[in-house]
Amino acid sequence: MTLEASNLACERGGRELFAGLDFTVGAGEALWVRGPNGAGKSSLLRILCGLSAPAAGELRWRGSLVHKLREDFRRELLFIGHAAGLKDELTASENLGFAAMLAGRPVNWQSVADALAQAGLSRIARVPAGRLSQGQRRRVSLARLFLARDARLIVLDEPFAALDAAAIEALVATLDARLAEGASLVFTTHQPQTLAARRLQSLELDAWRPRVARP
Ligand SMILES: Nc1ncnc2c1ncn2[C@@H]1O[C@H](COP(=O)(O)OP(=O)(O)OP(=O)(O)O)[C@@H](O)[C@H]1O
Repeated sequence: MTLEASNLACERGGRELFAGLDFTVGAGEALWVRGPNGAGKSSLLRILCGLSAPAAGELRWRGSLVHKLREDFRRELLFIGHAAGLKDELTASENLGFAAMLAGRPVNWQSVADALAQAGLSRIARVPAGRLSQGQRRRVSLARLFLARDARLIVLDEPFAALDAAAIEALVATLDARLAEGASLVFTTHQPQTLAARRLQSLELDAWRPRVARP
């Protein structure tokens, strides 16, 4: 199970954000995408998920071009974007359940309740998202990790933002467990982190000279 990028390039608003990106993320491996605001981290993550097309280059998941993959890839992928993506009028539970259903995952309300419990969010399960704090909203969207236990490619944009120390620790433990089970992880964060990935690569987008290195 491998994500392979070769000579990947991205343009936004007529400007080249990066070009010539090459990297491979295998089972149990993690890629930390770094760089200043506006460097193109979120844009790269969207390309990795097949949500937008690269300006050049190729992206393959398990040997097949990502833009040609459909349902199978969606089932193997878990993407949690940097905006919590919650509907204010729906409860935490409804938000979590509907997000999983929209992503094509078969869920039932018991599994949603279990996921919220694992995320330590049972107390707020029936609270409308509009009444939650930023950190609580973040934790509700991250609870999708517990609904997508079988995700093979986990892509997280700023997952640690707005989380308190205990929530960060719990998230790191969850991600380490997924990596140990053989998932591949690509994530961005501006915060130092301590994942125990078998292989953790760091990709620095510095606008013009992207490079991959061990941190
Ligand atoms: N749909 C779009 N149309 C035009 N320009 C865009 C679009 N989306 C993003 N951009 C531009 O692309 C650049 C990179 O944006 P991106 O969100 O990928 O950066 P980032 O590295 O994730 O930044 P941050 O650390 O602030 O989250 C920015 O200059 C942004 O204005």
